[in-house]
Amino acid sequence: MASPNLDTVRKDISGTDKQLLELLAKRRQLSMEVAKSKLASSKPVRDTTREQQLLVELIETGKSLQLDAPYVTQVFHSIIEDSVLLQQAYLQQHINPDTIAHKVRVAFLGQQGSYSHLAAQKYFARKAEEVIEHGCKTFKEVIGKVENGLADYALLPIENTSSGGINEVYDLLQHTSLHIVGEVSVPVEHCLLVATATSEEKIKTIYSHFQPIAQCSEYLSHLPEVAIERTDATSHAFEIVANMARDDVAAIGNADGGRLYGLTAIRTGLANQKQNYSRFIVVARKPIDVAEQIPAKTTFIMSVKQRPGALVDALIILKQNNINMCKLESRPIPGNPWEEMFYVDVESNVSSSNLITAMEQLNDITTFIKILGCYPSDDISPTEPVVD
Ligand SMILES: C=C(O[C@@H]1C=C(C(=O)O)C=C[C@H]1O)C(=O)O
Repeated sequence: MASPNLDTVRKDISGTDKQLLELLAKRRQLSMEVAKSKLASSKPVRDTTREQQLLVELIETGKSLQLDAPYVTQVFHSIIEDSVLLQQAYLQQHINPDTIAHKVRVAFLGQQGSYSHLAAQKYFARKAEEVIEHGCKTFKEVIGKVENGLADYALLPIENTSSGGINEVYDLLQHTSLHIVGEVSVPVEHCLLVATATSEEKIKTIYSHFQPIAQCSEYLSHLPEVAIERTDATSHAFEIVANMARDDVAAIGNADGGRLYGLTAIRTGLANQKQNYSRFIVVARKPIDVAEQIPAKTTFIMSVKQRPGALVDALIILKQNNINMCKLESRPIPGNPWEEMFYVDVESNVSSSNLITAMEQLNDITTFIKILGCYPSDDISPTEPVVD
């Protein structure tokens, strides 16, 4: 039997891929129609019962086409996530018409390829056609760009699953007039990146930002002879290693980011936690409204009286109003030794009646309270199909 002609088969694959893209674009259009109907009916964007039915049907159909269930599930989780995010973006633009912009100016730490840059690309993918990037050297500069009107949004990392809360950002939030308008989580896959052919044993100096160094502390503890040099951002480390072009220096950062500087990964998975994620917040000069049909989060800061049980009393108010707290951080208040500012994230919309009541009650028992923002929750956890 004659073997298939490679060029012919590749042509067929390219044609099939184009059809897949056309179908994905058509599905997006249908999803937008659903969004319009939900806007009129006020139904929630997410319908996990419908998603479950859909996945069960798709797995059945997949089987008859020799497509295995994990593959079908993985592909459709990604398609449904896109559809939900698209609908959310549509409803958000509808209730915040002044945020609709063709071009947005975004400030973040580092340059192309930094984790903040990747987070900015992910966050604005469905929200703006063009992102004008303002790479900065410090978090202070990132915030300053928006405060001074030189950028519309700033992206700031707030926590990481390996190294915890990012104190510098929490402290800056205490004093800024900006508001949190969004959040985005990105997988942070740290790699050892080099400019020339070399091996891990030859590396004498590693360049990276303070955060990846902290998140890879276990890996680095096995390399006591290697000098660690801190840089302003991972993209800065890529630049240094690319310019040196030596076989005894390496950078730690994201493989895709490093590739932009001509670097290759010689080792992957360096973070202490296998599931290494960073959550970024997006801040702007004006607060936004969050549509009722979208799961919202609200972040506020408060300080409480110095007396036994003062924090417990505050948290009980959240419980009594049936509000779920998903994060609590404390940071020192500059100038007031041993006093703490608490950062609280709740799964609730700031305009919901229970959060309005809770805020009024908290106002009476706290010494300071300020809402930093209400924004759509980034958590689109995949729906699992129920298989009998
Ligand atoms: C498209 C819809 O909205 C959301 C997205 C879905 C999808 O892309 O298939 C399914 C259910 C909803 O979570 C819908 O409600 O039908």
